[in-house]
Amino acid sequence: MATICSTHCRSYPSLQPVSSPSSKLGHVPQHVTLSSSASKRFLAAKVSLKSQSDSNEVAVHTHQPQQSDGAATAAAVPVDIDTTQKLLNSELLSFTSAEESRAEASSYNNGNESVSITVVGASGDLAKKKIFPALFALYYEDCLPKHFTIFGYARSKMTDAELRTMVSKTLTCRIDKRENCGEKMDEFLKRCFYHSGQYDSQENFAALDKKLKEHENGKASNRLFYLSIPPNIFIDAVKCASSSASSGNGWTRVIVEKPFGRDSESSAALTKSLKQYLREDQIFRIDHYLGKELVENLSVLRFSNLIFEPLWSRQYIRNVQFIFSEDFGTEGRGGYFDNYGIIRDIMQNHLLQILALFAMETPVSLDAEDIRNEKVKVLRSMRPLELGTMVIGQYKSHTKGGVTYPAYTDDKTVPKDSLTPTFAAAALFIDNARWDGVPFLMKAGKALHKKGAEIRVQFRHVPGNLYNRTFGTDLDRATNELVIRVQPDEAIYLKINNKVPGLGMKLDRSHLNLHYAARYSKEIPDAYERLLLDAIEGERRLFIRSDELDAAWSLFTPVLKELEEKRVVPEYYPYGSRGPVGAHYLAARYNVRWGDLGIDMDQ
Ligand SMILES: NC(=O)C1=CN([C@@H]2O[C@H](COP(=O)(O)OP(=O)(O)OC[C@H]3O[C@@H](n4cnc5c(N)ncnc54)[C@H](OP(=O)(O)O)[C@@H]3O)[C@@H](O)[C@H]2O)C=CC1
Ligand SMILES: O=C1O[C@H](COP(=O)(O)O)[C@@H](O)[C@H](O)[C@H]1O
Repeated sequence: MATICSTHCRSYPSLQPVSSPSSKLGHVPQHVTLSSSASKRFLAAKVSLKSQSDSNEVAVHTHQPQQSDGAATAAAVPVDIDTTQKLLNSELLSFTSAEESRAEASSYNNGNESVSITVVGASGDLAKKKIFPALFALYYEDCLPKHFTIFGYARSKMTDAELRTMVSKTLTCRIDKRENCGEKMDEFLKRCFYHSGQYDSQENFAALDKKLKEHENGKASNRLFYLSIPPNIFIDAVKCASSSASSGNGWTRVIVEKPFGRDSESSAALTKSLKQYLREDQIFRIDHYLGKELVENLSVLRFSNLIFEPLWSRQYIRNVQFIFSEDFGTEGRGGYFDNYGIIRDIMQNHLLQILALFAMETPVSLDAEDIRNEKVKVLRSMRPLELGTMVIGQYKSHTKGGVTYPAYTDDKTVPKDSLTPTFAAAALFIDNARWDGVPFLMKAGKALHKKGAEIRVQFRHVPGNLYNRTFGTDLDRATNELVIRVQPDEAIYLKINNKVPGLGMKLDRSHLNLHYAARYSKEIPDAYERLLLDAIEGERRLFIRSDELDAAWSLFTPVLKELEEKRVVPEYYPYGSRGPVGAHYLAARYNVRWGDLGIDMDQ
């Protein structure tokens, strides 16, 4: 039976044994403290990694709430390691931030409730490329509720069979379970339907409602609408969906795709219009970078390892870099892109969201509101960007190896005189006690030499370093650097100095390396899978709250206006290059050298 949110498809913060090829039972934590109350949020499920050599037994401590004197009572109960393995995999250790959603999720499987997912704009690029494949992956992993139906909605005329054919072309299977993929795909496609309609037609949405009801078959209905359409028709669709096709006896949620406006004013107007038809808790503003595995891991890395948090401040960190790079241009999306540009497309949302997660104070809990409260504080402590601390660029045509790559303005949907930046670099500052004076550098560009996204944390020089002479003059090369490679080939590595083995004293740069492909055999889920599952479960942690959005726009709106009003000419860089030289000068002003995507690992 399909179960939503079973531990294999969803792991909220829980200490899970690693299913890496090299992982053996004997290597799992051998001293475990379990909470006696699994129903409490983020209860102190503490797992101590104390090894008991040669023992097939672990001590499980039921951790009681603290007594008034602050002492916790703990009773050690020996259990065998198989039991512990099961416990490690069970809900007991899963101190979830989504307790209520889980209760809600389990009710989907008792047979009385249904979930209908309507992809509005089903004929479009995002739906085909990301949404349907993510839904299939969730189905494949048994993560969708028992009674679910998927509807595609768009103006294009299509039959159910045609939608299925279209969708089937984009589906892929998980690498480790290919055997029954075809079967699963057929089962999945049978649950997909299509309804053609206008985005502003109450009548067409009412007809959709009728079809949804037939599929819900008298069960309590929960409805998720994914707005995969251009922003100018968001409000029409929300209005019609909410008044003619929302659930009468369950929840109705709407996932809204970016862009959430183009500046503070248009974003506020969009929020205001959305709130005419929806409550804030029904709106799921998606930023798919928040669903990426390594972005999710950022908080785990920082808050569950003693070694990082004490270093996470201006005292030890010299600068932080957020780098996004694509090795292709705006091919096919020039029409959309020209109205937004790279600053709105990537920096104001994806990179800024990662920055806020990176820099926030420890939240009270992993609850969505607690995390979003901390993120918004970071955003509100930041200085708005200024033209003087930015560089913008646009790619130009370039011929290499007999192939001519187009300029941005060669795109037929882009005006010939467009000044829209396809590259930008900026220095940002957080004026709070933790980060005062630390440059947070962002760089984002299309049509560059490589594809990748990384966070780089460069630490300060070791004061009075005894080995300075051995490093030569370039001390920067010898400082520690933590690299979180978000994509591709996910990895987290720390650059350290060590001695080359031998009788002499020669120093070497090495990496303490968590390379995901080597460590985990399981394929990393696509960001859209995580986010769709969260929306179904009502988990809001990875979606943007309206005050976060306001704060984010306040930082970028003044400089965006200035760029447009002054018609600032971008620095042109060849397609496939490393981007404008200006970005290096900008970094140099803060004594920073940009990290080179992927290069460290190749060394
Ligand atoms: N594609 C991507 O990689 C990403 C997209 N996004 C966002 O997701 C949303 C969807 O993106 P994407 O799929 O690329 O968009 P598309 O341009 O492919 O549009 C989706 C569908 O909307 C309908 N549509 C398009 N233009 C109009 C129009 N002017 N008036 C009415 N209907 C229209 C079309 O369906 P029909 O004609 O059948 O009604 C189309 O198939 C957008 O908000 C985009 O910004 C966000 C991140 C990445
Ligand atoms: O939101 C967007 O993201 C994509 C890049 O996403 P990724 O997951 O493939 O890294 C970008 O190409 C697009 O311009 C932007 O709108």
